[in-house]
Amino acid sequence: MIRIEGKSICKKVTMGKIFFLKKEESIVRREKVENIEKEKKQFDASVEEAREQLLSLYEKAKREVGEAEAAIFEVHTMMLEDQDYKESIYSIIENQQVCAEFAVAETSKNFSRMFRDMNDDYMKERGSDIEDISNRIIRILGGEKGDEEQITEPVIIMAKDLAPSETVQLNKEMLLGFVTEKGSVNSHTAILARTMNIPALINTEIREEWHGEVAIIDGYKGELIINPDSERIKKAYEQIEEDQNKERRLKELKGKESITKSGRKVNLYANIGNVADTGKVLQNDGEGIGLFRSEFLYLEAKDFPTEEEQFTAYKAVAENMAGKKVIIRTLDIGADKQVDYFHLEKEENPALGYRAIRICLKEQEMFKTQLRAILRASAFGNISIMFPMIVSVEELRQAKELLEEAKRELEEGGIPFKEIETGVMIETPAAVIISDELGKEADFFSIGTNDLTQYTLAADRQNPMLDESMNPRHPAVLKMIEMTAESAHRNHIWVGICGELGADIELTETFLKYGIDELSVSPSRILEVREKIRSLEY
Ligand SMILES: C=C(OP(=O)(O)O)C(=O)O
Repeated sequence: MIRIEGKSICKKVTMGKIFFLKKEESIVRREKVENIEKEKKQFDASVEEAREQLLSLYEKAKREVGEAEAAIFEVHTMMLEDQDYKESIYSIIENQQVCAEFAVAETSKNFSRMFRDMNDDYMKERGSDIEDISNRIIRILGGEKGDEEQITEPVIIMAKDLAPSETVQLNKEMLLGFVTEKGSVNSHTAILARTMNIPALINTEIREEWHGEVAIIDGYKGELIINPDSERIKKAYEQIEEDQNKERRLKELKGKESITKSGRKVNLYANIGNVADTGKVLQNDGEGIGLFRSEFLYLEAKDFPTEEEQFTAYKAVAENMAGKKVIIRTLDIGADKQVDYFHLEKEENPALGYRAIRICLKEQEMFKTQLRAILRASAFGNISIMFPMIVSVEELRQAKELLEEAKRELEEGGIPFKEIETGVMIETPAAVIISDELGKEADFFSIGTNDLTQYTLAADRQNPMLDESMNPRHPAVLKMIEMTAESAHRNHIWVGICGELGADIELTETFLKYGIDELSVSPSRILEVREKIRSLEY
């Protein structure tokens, strides 16, 4: 039995086999072949198998994250059928008398270089698609399966690091938990683990030799136990049972109000990153969606999602929530949420850099595409919008002006939409200090305590060395929340918290004292927070 410490993301216990996720590319050797026809036939067969894999990936993605996000697998299928691609591979096999794997790898290199040299962002991105499909074919030819495709039972994923985009693509049904060497407790990967309600450890030693070993993640103690002895297995089962009992107890609160003993009502909403998450919100009886991190639509895609694709996603969320409030935060890309096709320059201090509303106010056509999609979806439910990373009244005015332009464009096209509430995310000290002025021009405030903590305490939320300093309970952060609530109420608008701190039940009473009207938390935390609210006299 080996015991290793890590930083826990979610207080739960799980037990299962480790699956070590390698992310290196496979090495392809240049092997001479005699039988050219056999090699070509093998290539044809691998294309067939790749087509089947892509079809099932398309179905899975459609089920889990929606049609728009699944479309990329259709694009890959079309690329597989491209005649030039096939002819290039055939010709390398014939002329150089080499194995199919090598011919595919060479063609992939040539074609992706050609795409990347093109003077068109869309075409440049096709370079990665070519590499993607070629790697799939090479794996099939070599008899290997893709890392993820090898997972046939629920496992604990072990990896050096997981980017937010990789985490969203993991098959949730096969995921018991994950362990990574890197990461910080405030990163978006950690937030995703909490949304999915799965035990996860970061900053933990990992070893490939542990692949296949049985392990326990103890999210209470922040421990990974490899090859646990019978005593630890017994304890793990007991804790898993206790966790299940707690879940059962909390389930009794479904359908009940989030109201204190003395009758103070709090709107208890949930944070989501994609359409599929609305299922978790409804399962946990969320009263609305307080934060739809719309940038995850961009993270999951291989290219800018179109207005139609975004509209489909926002409409689906609005319809699933059947008239309950859905607050969509406009694109908050940058910092740890990087997307290749944005081609953002590498920055020294990305959290203090070109991100969120700053990008949107520069890339106005891209921003208006999103605004039109949100407005169009508003006709199908109860949608509000909020802008991230606002530091001045001018920024808010510019964003609202672009929203008005988007409305005019829709009106001209005779496309219906509703008038929607427009809110500001309060996540910088600047926004707190000018919250009285912002409050005159916004319909609500939503406090993003994750960023507010990082900017107030000058502590990078991505830096694991600063996990201790990144203390959202710091008196300066609490004071910022109180100031924001006072400004909101002076301006007769409502105020909520959508950062992770909103789920800290040790602070629920304090938030009520400050006058917080809404708490938006990970779907898995809704019932726990409701239990706390209902236990308070306040
Ligand atoms: C909700 C927030 O936004 P995100 O964590 O997505 O940056 C926050 O900063 O508190």
